[in-house]
Order: sequence, then C-alpha cells, then structure tokens
Amino acid sequence: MKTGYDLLNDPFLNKGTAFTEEERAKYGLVGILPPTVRTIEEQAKEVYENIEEKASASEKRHYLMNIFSRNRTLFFHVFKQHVAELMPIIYDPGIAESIREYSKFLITPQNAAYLSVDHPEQMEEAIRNAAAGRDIDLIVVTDAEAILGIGDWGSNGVSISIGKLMVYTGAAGLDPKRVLPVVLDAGTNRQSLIGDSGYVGLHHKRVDDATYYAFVDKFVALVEKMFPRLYLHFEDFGRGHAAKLLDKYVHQYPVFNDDIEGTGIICLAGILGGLNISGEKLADQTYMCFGAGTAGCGIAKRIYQEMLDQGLSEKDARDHFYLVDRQGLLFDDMDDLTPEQKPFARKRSEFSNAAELTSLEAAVKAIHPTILVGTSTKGGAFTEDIVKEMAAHTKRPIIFPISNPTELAEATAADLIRWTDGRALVATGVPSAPVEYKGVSYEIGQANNALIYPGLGLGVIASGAKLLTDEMISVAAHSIGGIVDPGEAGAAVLPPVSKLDQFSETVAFAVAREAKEEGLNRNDCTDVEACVKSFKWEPVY
Ligand SMILES: NC(=O)c1ccc[n+]([C@@H]2O[C@H](COP(=O)([O-])OP(=O)(O)OC[C@H]3O[C@@H](n4cnc5c(N)ncnc54)[C@H](O)[C@@H]3O)[C@@H](O)[C@H]2O)c1
Ligand SMILES: O=C(O)C[C@H](O)C(=O)O
Ligand SMILES: [Mn+2]
Repeated sequence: MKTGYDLLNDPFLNKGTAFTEEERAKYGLVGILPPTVRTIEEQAKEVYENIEEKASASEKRHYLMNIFSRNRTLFFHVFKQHVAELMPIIYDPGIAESIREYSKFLITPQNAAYLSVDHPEQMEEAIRNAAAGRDIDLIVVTDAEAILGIGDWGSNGVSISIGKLMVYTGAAGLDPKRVLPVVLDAGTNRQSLIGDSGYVGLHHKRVDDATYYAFVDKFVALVEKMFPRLYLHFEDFGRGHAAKLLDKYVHQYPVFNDDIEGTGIICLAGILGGLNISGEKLADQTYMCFGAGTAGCGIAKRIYQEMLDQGLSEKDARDHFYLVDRQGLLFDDMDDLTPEQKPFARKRSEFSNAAELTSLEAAVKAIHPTILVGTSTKGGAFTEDIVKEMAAHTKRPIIFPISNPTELAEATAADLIRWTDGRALVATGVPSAPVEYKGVSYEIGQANNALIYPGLGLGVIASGAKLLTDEMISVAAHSIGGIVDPGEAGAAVLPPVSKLDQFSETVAFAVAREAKEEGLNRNDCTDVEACVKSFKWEPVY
C-alpha cells in the first residue's frame, strides 16, 4: 500500500486535493496537502478554466501534460468532457511540437519504456520497470523513423506513443493503468539530433537491418510473453520496415499497424461516407493516391479489398488504382518500387504519353481520378489547377489531403470547397473548421486514424481476440456509417470528433462481434455489448 508522497507521486493513484479527510488520515497525507478537500468536478472545472486562460496551444499542452504526469484520472476527466477541443492540443497537430522539442520540454518520463538498441540485454528489465507491476493490455510502440510527416526523431518519438494512448483512453475508455507507451531507439538518421548535446536519445545513426530486426523481434517476443493478452499497436515506423513487420506478426499475434490499417479504415469509411452523399458506387470510381508510402499503400490496399468484397475480380479491382509518388505515376518497369506499390503499378502501354506522367498534375490530366488521397508530406501539392482539372471530369470529387501536421497537408478544406464551387467531398488529417461558402456551411470530416483505432482496440481487447483479421478491419470501417445525415447540405463524410466516444463504442461492438463470429475471442463474449462495456474505465475517483 502506497502512502504519503509515494501516493501523491503515483499518477495512477493520485487524487491531489480530492483525497478525503479519512483518506488523508489513512494514507499518511495529513499536512502534505492544502486543507480544502475538492471533488473531481471542482478540480476539472479549475483545470479547464486554467486551460482557457493560456494564450497558446503550446502552453495549454504543457499544462495538460503536467496534469497527465501527476494525475491520470483528473486528466482524462477533463479530456473526456472536452474531446473535440482538446484533441488538437494533446494530439495532432499539437503533438508535433512536443516531438521536435522533446528534450526541452521533458517533464517526467510519463511511464513509458525507452528501449535502447545498444542494450538489448536490458530490455526485459526496462519493460518491467516501466510497467511497475501493472498488467498491460495495450502497447503503442514506435521506432520514430517516420513520425507523422516530420520524419525521424529517435527517442523523442516516445510522445507519439503517449499521445496515441491518450486518445485510446479519452475516446474508448481503455484503462490508462493497463497501457504502456514504448519507444524503440534504434538510432536516428537526423544528423542534427546526433550532433545536439541536448538530445536524450542514442547519438548514432540507425543500425543495420539485421541488428534492427533482431531488436524488434526480441521486443515482440518478450512483450507477448510478459503480457499474454497483449494488443500491440505499431506507430510511425519507416516505409522500409512498417509493412514487413506487420506481415511478419499479423498471423501470429493480435498486432495492428495504425498508419497502414488504421488509416486504411478511416479513409475507406470516409469514402463510403462521401459516396453515400453523392449516391455513387465505389465500383465506378477511379482512385488516385499521391504519396504511395506506408499510409498511401495501406489505404489503397483497404479500398482494393473493399472492391473485392463488393464482388469485383482482382483484375477489375486493380484497374481502378493509380499511385503517384516522387517519380510521378508508378509504372511496373520502375526498379525502385516498394513491395506494397508493385501490385498497383501500371503498364506504360496504357498511355500514349507515359513518359510525360512524371507529376501529379500530368497524372490527373491523363487519368481523371474521382478520388484523390494525399499522403505525400508535400504541403500544398493539391494546387488550384490540379483540383479544378480533377473537378472538371467528375461531379463530386472526393479529395482527402491527409498529410500531417497542418503545414504538410496537400490542401486546405476551404480552398478545396472554393475551387470546386462546393462540389468536393473533403476530409482532412488534422481538424478543419466548417467552411462557409455561398450560404452553405460545409462540415469537414477528420480522416485521421484516431477516429478508428480506439474503438478497434477496445473491440480486440474486450473480446481478447487472438488475431486482428481483415474481416474485423472491414467491419470497423463499415460500422461508422449512418451517423451523419447525408441529405443535409454540407454534410461531412465522417462523423464528428465530438461524438468520438459514442462511435468508438459502436466500432468496438462490431469488432468484438466479428472476433466472436470467427471464434477468435478468448474472453467470454456471450453478450458482446456487456463484454465491451465491462472494459471501459471511467475517469472518476
Ligand atoms: N490522417 C491520418 O490518419 C494519417 C495516417 C498516416 C499517415 N498520415 C500522413 O501521411 C503522410 C505520409 O505518412 P507515411 O507514414 O505514409 O510516410 P511514408 O514516408 O511511408 O510515405 C510518404 C510517401 O510520400 C512520398 N513523397 C514524399 N515527398 C513526395 C513528393 N514531394 N511528391 C510525391 N511523393 C512524395 C514518399 O516517397 C513516400 O512514398 C504523413 O504526413 C502522415 O502524417 C496521415
Ligand atoms: O498521428 C496522426 O495524426 C495520424 C497518423 O498516424 C500520422 O502518422 O499522421
Ligand atoms: Mn502515424
């Protein structure tokens, strides 16, 4: 039993001024807290008022992270009350700053595990120390090679693991005591970090692939052994490793790659939402991806799978896809294609001007896509000319500029609505305010995997699913339809973040039900909804 300062310093147990007089007497807290006893509602009101007073998002974030470090219950109480308002502060886009400036802002290590490739022999000890006797259901692990669109950040990337886990709890109610953020420090290729004496990670380049894969393999085997019902979420691994790691473990353990699968689900859901508004069919769409990396190929694969599920043959389905990357349109004779790009690469013989299709603009002109998804990290890439060209050949162009953070988005929602005279069906990666245009208020959906991974994770964890299957992923994408009224002028293609906790539960029900149908559940799911609800933690003392 913890007492005194040990109790106040434990963020999972601390209640601060809300410890009652009886508790203060019992736990050695008499005299080390100010005399007034507060309720959590009073504390939360105070915290919220303080946030409102801070001038910048950055100050708000630091203040909130301090609360998070000291008192998880209070932090989540406030977060849950103000999800839509606080998401951009503690998650994307605000989180990018805390990664770039991690060494400067490091307050406490926030119960994360920092694993060093230079000391694999310490791995088990490190995880044990970080878990500190807690049973863990969920790990978010990053190696920080490709954080959002801002690149390689080494140990600083731990903030993305922490931030993703905050959203899991805020949105789906996963118990913060039962989660563990992990950063795998395999070095960094960002020279400025290596040369920065203030940098807190390893001061050397990323290790070679053999050492790297041995490090990750050791980690996965170890945490699977230590926490037998673990759901393992991979975040922001580099293009050269992300899909390989997922393919390696996906049939063995319940693992999830957020950038590949989470983004695939949310974009499919957004596209289905868009088609619901336009009344068109997926099989009639021409899909173009700009930036065919981890997310770009993950999304293409999910949409492709949906076309197969809708009855198209593999060949017919593939014919709908065009990938554009740095080289321009990707052709099958290129020698630098990734394994994930290859299935979607086109034949030069399909075009009379193949040699000229080296830019997005040329590709849009030649192909006339009806759906354009941006995962390129090239801010402003969807120019007025490109968007107008696309919109000239389709009534309701579906355009999702989803590169993060804000400055890397391929376009803004306001420009897309304006350039297409209100016809574009838009979703963005970061939150966008409604766009007022010619008397209509266009609500903009947020195509960010944060709208889906919390519910998906809750469904997997509550059911105790042995694996995360393609079918579970598909039902997750379909489960968030029907929340938005497609008939309303300016309707969004995705449900609003303000309803995140409600639809996360809907997603979890669907996923747990599917796990049960596939016989993959290890927990009793006789009553799926009761099972899911029993896994939800409430931020109250
Ligand atoms: N909204 C979401 O939920 C979500 C999810 C995942 C990723 N993303 C965003 O997508 C972007 C890409 O992430 P990723 O993990 O796929 O990274 P990645 O490095 O795997 O892929 C980026 C791809 O874009 C290509 N690219 C880079 N610069 C380009 C340019 N100037 N022109 C054309 N192509 C270019 C790269 O060659 C690469 O193939 C990031 O900004 C990230 O924040 C958003
Ligand atoms: O973190 C986000 O905001 C979404 C996504 O996982 C990304 O890498 O951009
Ligand atoms: Mn990511």
